[in-house]
Amino acid sequence: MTETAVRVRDLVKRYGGNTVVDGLALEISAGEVFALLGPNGAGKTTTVEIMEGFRKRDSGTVSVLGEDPEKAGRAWRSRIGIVTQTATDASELTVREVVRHFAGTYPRFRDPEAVIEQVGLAECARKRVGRLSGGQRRRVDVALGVIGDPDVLFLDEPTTGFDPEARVRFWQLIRQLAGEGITILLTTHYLDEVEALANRVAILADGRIKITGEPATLGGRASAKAVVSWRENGSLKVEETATPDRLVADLVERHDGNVPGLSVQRPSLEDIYLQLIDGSASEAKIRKESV
Ligand SMILES: Nc1ncnc2c1ncn2[C@@H]1O[C@H](COP(=O)(O)OP(=O)(O)OP(=O)(O)O)[C@@H](O)[C@H]1O
Repeated sequence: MTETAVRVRDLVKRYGGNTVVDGLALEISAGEVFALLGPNGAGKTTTVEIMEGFRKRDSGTVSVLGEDPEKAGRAWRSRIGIVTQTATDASELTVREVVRHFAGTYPRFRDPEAVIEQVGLAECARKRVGRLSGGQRRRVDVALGVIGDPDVLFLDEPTTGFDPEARVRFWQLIRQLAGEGITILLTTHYLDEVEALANRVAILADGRIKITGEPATLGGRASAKAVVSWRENGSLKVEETATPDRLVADLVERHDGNVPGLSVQRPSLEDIYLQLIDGSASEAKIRKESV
């Protein structure tokens, strides 16, 4: 049986009279990379901070590694790694000094030199953190997130502001950590990041989970009708079909193995995401209008 690392039921959080998390439920298995996706203000950070024990909920149950984060003590905290949206301070200390210092605050920790190497900062180990680029400083954040050898790692929008190459390198690092068995909860606005990293994704809007599933099959993507297009007699042909394999096989035969401009498209994760977000925006509008 797979162990559950995070379990949230009926979670509600209000700020003043404003309900920002509204009956949220989710479950993350040990060793999973789970992505939480949603528009600005959907309640992602609030939810994650409740799981981290940094915010109090109004109602519902939350269990992370078998304990309630609101009540859990230091031993539990040392098993949790956190990379928040706000980067490490522009410290006067060097990368090596900061990582070693944080290692000393945990009962169990990873080898600081190995962690510095793993996050790709070996060449910057003697640089002051304040002199690093934004992307390099984010790597320091991740180093500090994993130095205590956590069982669960929370990553809140970890690659915001990265250039494309830095993102791809960062993804390799996350895959490596996932390969070591760390359970990872990732919030992000990047759909390609979800496809590259997550075993499962949940879309959050208006404080609720709208859908959960594997990125490749979310919302019936994999079995939805496909749009097949190709060029024939100088014009573009487009056909929507539930059996694209058959149509492509026919086309290949008809065109002697070479179909000009052939393309097969199924709904992207972005299509599914936008459909759900638009749907919930209209729902909210209807609710507001009917009040
Ligand atoms: N301390 C607070 N006091 C009052 N309202 C807050 C507080 N923190 C967050 N909110 C509000 O709660 C809602 C959810 O915010 P939250 O930061 O959880 O969203 P998010 O999904 O993480 O957004 P983003 O993608 O922009 O980071 C927003 O409307 C926000 O303005």
